Amino acid sequence: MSHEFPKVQGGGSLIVAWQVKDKHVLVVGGGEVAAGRILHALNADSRVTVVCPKTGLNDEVAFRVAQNQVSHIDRNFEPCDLDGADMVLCAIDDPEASSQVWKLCKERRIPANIADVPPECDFFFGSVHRDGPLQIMVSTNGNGPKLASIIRKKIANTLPSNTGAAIENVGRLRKKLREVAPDANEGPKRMKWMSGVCESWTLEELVEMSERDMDGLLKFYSTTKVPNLREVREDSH
Ligand SMILES: C[C@@]1(CC(=O)O)c2cc3[nH]c(cc4nc(cc5[nH]c(cc(n2)[C@H]1CCC(=O)O)[C@@](C)(CC(=O)O)[C@@H]5CCC(=O)O)C(CC(=O)O)=C4CCC(=O)O)c(CCC(=O)O)c3CC(=O)O
Ligand SMILES: NC(=O)C1=CN([C@@H]2O[C@H](COP(=O)(O)OP(=O)(O)OC[C@H]3O[C@@H](n4cnc5c(N)ncnc54)[C@H](O)[C@@H]3O)[C@@H](O)[C@H]2O)C=CC1
Repeated sequence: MSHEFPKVQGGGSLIVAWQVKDKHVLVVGGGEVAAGRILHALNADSRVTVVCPKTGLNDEVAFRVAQNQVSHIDRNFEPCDLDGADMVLCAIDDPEASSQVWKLCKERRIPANIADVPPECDFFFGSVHRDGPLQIMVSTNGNGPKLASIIRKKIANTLPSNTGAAIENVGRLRKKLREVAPDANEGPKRMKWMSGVCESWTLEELVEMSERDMDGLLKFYSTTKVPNLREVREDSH
C-alpha cells in the first residue's frame, strides 16, 4: 500500500500564502531591492515602515513615502525600530549592519529576510505573477533567482489574459453558494458541486458569468446537476 503515497522530496521550502494584512512590516533600507520588498508587502495589505536616511531613498521608495503609502524613519536602523514589528525585510548594502538586524530579529523571534544572505533568511522571496486574486510564485530555493524570473514569465505567458477575472467570478459564486446553502453538514455536497462547475465551465464562460447567470446556476444546486452556461440562460428565460 505505502508505495501509493507521494514520495518525500526533502530540500524544498514550505510554500504558503502568508497573511500579513494589517501586520507591521519593517523594511530596512530604501534602495532598489527595498522598493521591490515594499511593493510585495503593500500588495499583501500590510502596514509598512521604512527605516533609511532620506538621502538613500530611490525614486520609487521616495514616491511611496510622499504618497503616505508607507511610514518613514529618516535615519539608519536602530534596534528600537523592531518594537511592534511582525516581520522584517532588510535590504541594505552594509553586511555588518545586516547581520546585526538578523541577530536582533532572532532574539526577538521576528521572521526576517536579509537580502543577499540566504543563511540569514527565515523565508526567501520568489518571482511572482499577479493577476487579480491569482498569484503564482516561482522559487528555485536559492539556486537561480534570475532563472526563477524567466520561468515565471514562461508560465504567465501560457495563461489566458482573463484568468484573474474568471477567478474573481468563481469567488463571488462560492460566496453566493454558501448563502444559498449555509448548512455546515452540506460541506461535501457544496464542494462536489463547486468542483463540478470549475471542471465543466471554460475560463471564458466563467469570465462571462454575470450576477444573473450565477443566480440561475445556483437554482440547479439542489438537484446537484451542473448545467452549462447555455442551459442556465435558457432556463432563466
Ligand atoms: C535566496 C534569495 C533570498 C531573497 O532575496 O529572498 C536570493 C538571493 C540572492 N539573489 C542574488 C542575485 C540576484 N537576485 C535577482 C533577482 C531576484 N532574487 C529573488 C529572490 C532571491 N534572491 C531568493 C531566492 C529565490 C530563488 O532561488 O528562487 C527574486 C526571485 C525575488 C525578489 O527578490 O523579489 C528576484 C527576481 C524577481 C523577478 O524578476 O521576478 C537577480 C536578477 C535581477 O536582479 O534581475 C540577481 C542577479 C542574477 C542571479 O544571481 O541570478 C544574490 C547575489 C548572488 C551573487 O552575489 O552573485 C543572492 C545571494 C546568494 O545567492 O547568495
Ligand atoms: N533579491 C536579492 O536578494 C538581491 C539582493 N541584492 C542585495 O541587496 C542589497 C541591497 O541592494 P540595493 O537595493 O540594490 O542597494 P542600494 O545601494 O540601492 O540600497 C541600499 C540602501 O540601504 C540603505 N542603508 C545602508 N545602511 C543602512 C542602515 N544601517 N540602515 C538603514 N538603511 C541603510 C542605503 O541608504 C540605501 O537606501 C545589496 O546587498 C545587494 O547586493 C541585490 C540584488 C538582488
